[in-house]
Amino acid sequence: MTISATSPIAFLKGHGTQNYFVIIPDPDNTIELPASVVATLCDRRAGVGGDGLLHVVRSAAHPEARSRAGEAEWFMDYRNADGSIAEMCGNGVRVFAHYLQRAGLVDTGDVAVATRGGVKRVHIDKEGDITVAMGRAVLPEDGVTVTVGGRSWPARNVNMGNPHAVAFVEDLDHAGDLLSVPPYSPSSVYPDGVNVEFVVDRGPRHVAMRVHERGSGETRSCGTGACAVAVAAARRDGADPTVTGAPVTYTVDLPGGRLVITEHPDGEIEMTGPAVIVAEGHLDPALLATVPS
Ligand SMILES: N[C@@H](CCC[C@H](N)C(=O)O)C(=O)O
Repeated sequence: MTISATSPIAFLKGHGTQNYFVIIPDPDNTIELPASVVATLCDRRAGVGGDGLLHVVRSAAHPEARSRAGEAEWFMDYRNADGSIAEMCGNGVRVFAHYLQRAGLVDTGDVAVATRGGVKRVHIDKEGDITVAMGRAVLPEDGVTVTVGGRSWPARNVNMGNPHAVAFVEDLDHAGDLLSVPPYSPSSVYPDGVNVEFVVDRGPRHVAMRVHERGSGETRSCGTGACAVAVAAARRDGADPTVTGAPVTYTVDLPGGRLVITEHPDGEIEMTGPAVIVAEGHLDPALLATVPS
């Protein structure tokens, strides 16, 4: 079935620290979501509005996740607002797990979610905060420079399953209102594009950031971005839990809220933050009937 079929299609809208998502439950993977349809749904004026879309599919029903079905019943088929595909979304996976639990599709407690960036284990605590085991960061040694509006900064290349360039700046306002378009970054290092974080210090192991998300523009939060920032800040500060054996925690403030990131001695990075469902309804088939696929 295409999403412009005649019967209404259920959707929800949710956010994690104001990184907001259209959620399309589709356990049997029967709904086609070409990039043009995703882009229309994510358009906040012409559609539902979102920084991305969470297509909720059983792993067994999706060719990219079938091999993971024994480990994780559900697959987060994540799309950016422009319809492009990304490996992982940290805020999205919290919202995804919250949706599964709210819908009664999983038990309370721990949930495994398959993503293109591997299976993520998610813990939902009684107060509602959600902790995700995000995996390990990879820090290639490339020297990267990012440029916005004629100013350039050196950046740290961090891969959290998806690519990031983390730049420490003097003032978050230096990028002005220019983060809706991709900052310049070297395509030789990032052939598939990159998420770019601008970071300032707020105190000991406490930073604040803005982000340009690949495929979505400037957003009010990025979970993988916050993890990349915490790891880059730790290395800058001379802290590496995989060497010292002591976990390191950073508080990361974003325009849409706060995330707490801990890197453990085995390299595993845990991210804790909220997840909220704000609405649910049905898409009007007429809305999308004219979207070219
Ligand atoms: N908002 C996300 C990241 C979504 C994917 C990203 N735009 C990409 O293309 O890699 C997060 O919370 O991690």
